Amino acid sequence: MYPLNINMEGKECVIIGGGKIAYRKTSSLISEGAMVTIISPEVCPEIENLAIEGKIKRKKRYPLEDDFKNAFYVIAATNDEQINAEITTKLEKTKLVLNASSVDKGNCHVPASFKKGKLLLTVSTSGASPMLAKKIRDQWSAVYDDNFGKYVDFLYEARGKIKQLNIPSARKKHLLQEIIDEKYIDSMENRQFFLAVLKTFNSC
Ligand SMILES: C[C@@]1(CC(=O)O)C2=NC(=C\c3[nH]c(c(CCC(=O)O)c3CC(=O)O)Cc3[nH]c(c(CC(=O)O)c3CCC(=O)O)/C=C3\N/C(=C\2)[C@@H](CCC(=O)O)[C@]3(C)CC(=O)O)/[C@H]1CCC(=O)O
Ligand SMILES: NC(=O)c1ccc[n+]([C@@H]2O[C@H](COP(=O)([O-])OP(=O)(O)OC[C@H]3O[C@@H](n4cnc5c(N)ncnc54)[C@H](O)[C@@H]3O)[C@@H](O)[C@H]2O)c1
Repeated sequence: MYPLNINMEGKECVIIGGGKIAYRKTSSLISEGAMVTIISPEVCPEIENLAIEGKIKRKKRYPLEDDFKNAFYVIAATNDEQINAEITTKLEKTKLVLNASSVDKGNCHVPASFKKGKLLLTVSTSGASPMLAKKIRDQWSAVYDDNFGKYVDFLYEARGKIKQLNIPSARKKHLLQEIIDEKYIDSMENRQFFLAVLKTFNSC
């Protein structure tokens, strides 16, 4: 498996099945701005609510071939393994396809993930134990706290400024190395001091 972070903003996602797994996958997709359509003769109340609120489209029927035409990403999440396998086999050469009932089918998996500002941590066990992935993610979320999120924001700001400096690239690399030193994680004063020193660079 090749790890890849994908921008889902505005992407057409089709989910077949309307149970709790379809709902979990839908929630994370809509929070990333994806356009989700759920196709299932029956859907759980949570999905029904999302449809009523206009956050997703819902087709209360079995899927038809045409439903997949414009899809960027398809999730087969019915409770019928054979149906999930049929959908997967038909589409996996042309689209991103996740088969929720079989780790060996489809062409992608969703890792457990954790976001803090620009920091995105993901962990996958390749289906060995989704629960372990979740446990590791929860352990990380205790370590990478709000302060760490702010530290990553500092790195973003500092890196942008360093890239624009009119200095040799070896010197830029040295500065990029400098800011990943522990002392910037622990102290906001050190971060501010570094940014203040950077300002003096082009004027020297
Ligand atoms: C990380 C997470 C992300 C997410 O779903 O967003 C995720 N599963 C989560 C939870 C979870 N899944 C399952 C349980 C019950 C315990 C158990 O069975 O172990 C729990 C625990 C719970 O729900 O608490 C059961 C399960 N999962 C899969 C199968 C099918 C199979 O194994 O073949 C079955 C058996 C179904 C059955 O037999 O009925 C398959 C997949 N699940 C994956 C991801 C991918 C592999 C990622 C990896 O291994 O690292 C993969 C391959 C495909 C995919 O779905 O992407 C999410 C964490 C939620 C969170 O972050 O809060
Ligand atoms: N990937 C994961 O993380 C994970 C975790 C747990 C379970 N699962 C698997 O995901 C699948 C779904 O689990 P669930 O708990 O959401 O099931 P569920 O029983 O809650 O929901 C199944 C849904 O599929 C719909 N459905 C059934 N046949 C259909 C068809 N032919 N076309 C369209 N919709 C159809 C039903 O109406 C229902 O809405 C199961 O195979 C389960 O083993 C995956």
